[in-house]
Amino acid sequence: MPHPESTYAKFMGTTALKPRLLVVDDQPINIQVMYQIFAAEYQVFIATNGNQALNFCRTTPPDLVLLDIVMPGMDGFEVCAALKADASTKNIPVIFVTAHTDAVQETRGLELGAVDFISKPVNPAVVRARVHTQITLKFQSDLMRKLVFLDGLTGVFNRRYFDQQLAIEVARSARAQSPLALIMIDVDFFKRYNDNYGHQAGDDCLCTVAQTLKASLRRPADLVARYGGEEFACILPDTAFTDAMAMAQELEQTVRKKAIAHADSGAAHVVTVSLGVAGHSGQRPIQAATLLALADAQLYQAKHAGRARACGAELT
Ligand SMILES: Nc1nc2c(ncn2[C@@H]2O[C@H](COP(=O)(O)OP(=O)(O)OP(=O)(O)O)[C@@H](O)[C@H]2O)c(=O)[nH]1
Repeated sequence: MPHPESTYAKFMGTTALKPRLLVVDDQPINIQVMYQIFAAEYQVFIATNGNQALNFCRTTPPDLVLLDIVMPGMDGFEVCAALKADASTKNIPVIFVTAHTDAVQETRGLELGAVDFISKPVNPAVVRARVHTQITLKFQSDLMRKLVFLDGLTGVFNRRYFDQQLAIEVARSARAQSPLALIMIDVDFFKRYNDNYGHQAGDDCLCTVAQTLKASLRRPADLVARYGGEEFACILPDTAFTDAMAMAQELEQTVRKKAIAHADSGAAHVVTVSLGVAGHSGQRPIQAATLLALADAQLYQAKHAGRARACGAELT
């Protein structure tokens, strides 16, 4: 059986990070048993009640949750239902681990969206094999989802993924009262570039710009998508407006430094981008459309102020 780390690396195209497992149980002895079974191959995280588990999943989603049913306060069924009801956590597989299995409980758990049921006391080899199977399936479906959401030309996320993620991040920002920033990016005088160098060169230019933007984002939660034509968009969760402005200026410089010749550009002799930044403190709920409209308006300002620059504003 292939090692979960190599499975992860293969499916996600990343360096060999260990898959992330969340164990939710209120009994220290059970936590200890699970830790011993999985610590060598997985990053094991612990939650001792339902609320902790939900917070963990919403802020730093694991690859799989091993969930006890009987816990004080919120029980495992309620936790599973809450995970499946939230767009940001619904794809995390849940395996119930419980001492009291019967057909009624098992059916209820599976109907709530759990992928498997394991009885306590657990057999280490069985639980390891079942978790490994589910992790493999999770990575395969992550990959499928990723392919559906990639832009065919540039390889960055497409508009569909962007819209979905923006809705998720706007909701997360409202819930956590955390800042959120959006950057709209448009290649300057791109029609002239196509006219001058041809459509194929135009395509190559878009790929270079997209990959340059992608490589410049440092945090795992940041994303860049092709918004349409020669326009890109970045979502920067948990990022204050001033930091987003600094990032936009850095993106402008990084694209400029690629030094892609653009003899006919009115802004420089190389390909440049204009950027519109919209910041939100997270102190009150907003609509994704409001943030988009502000970023768009700021992009318009940047174009009219001479292009090859970033303009920004923060929602108050
Ligand atoms: N090569 C190529 N060109 C594209 C693609 N998508 C959009 N374009 C071109 O991008 C150009 C965008 O032109 P405009 O919207 O007039 O903007 P611009 O010339 O960049 O001017 P400003 O945005 O005002 O700086 C159009 O000529 C489109 O045909 C693509 O996938 N490949």
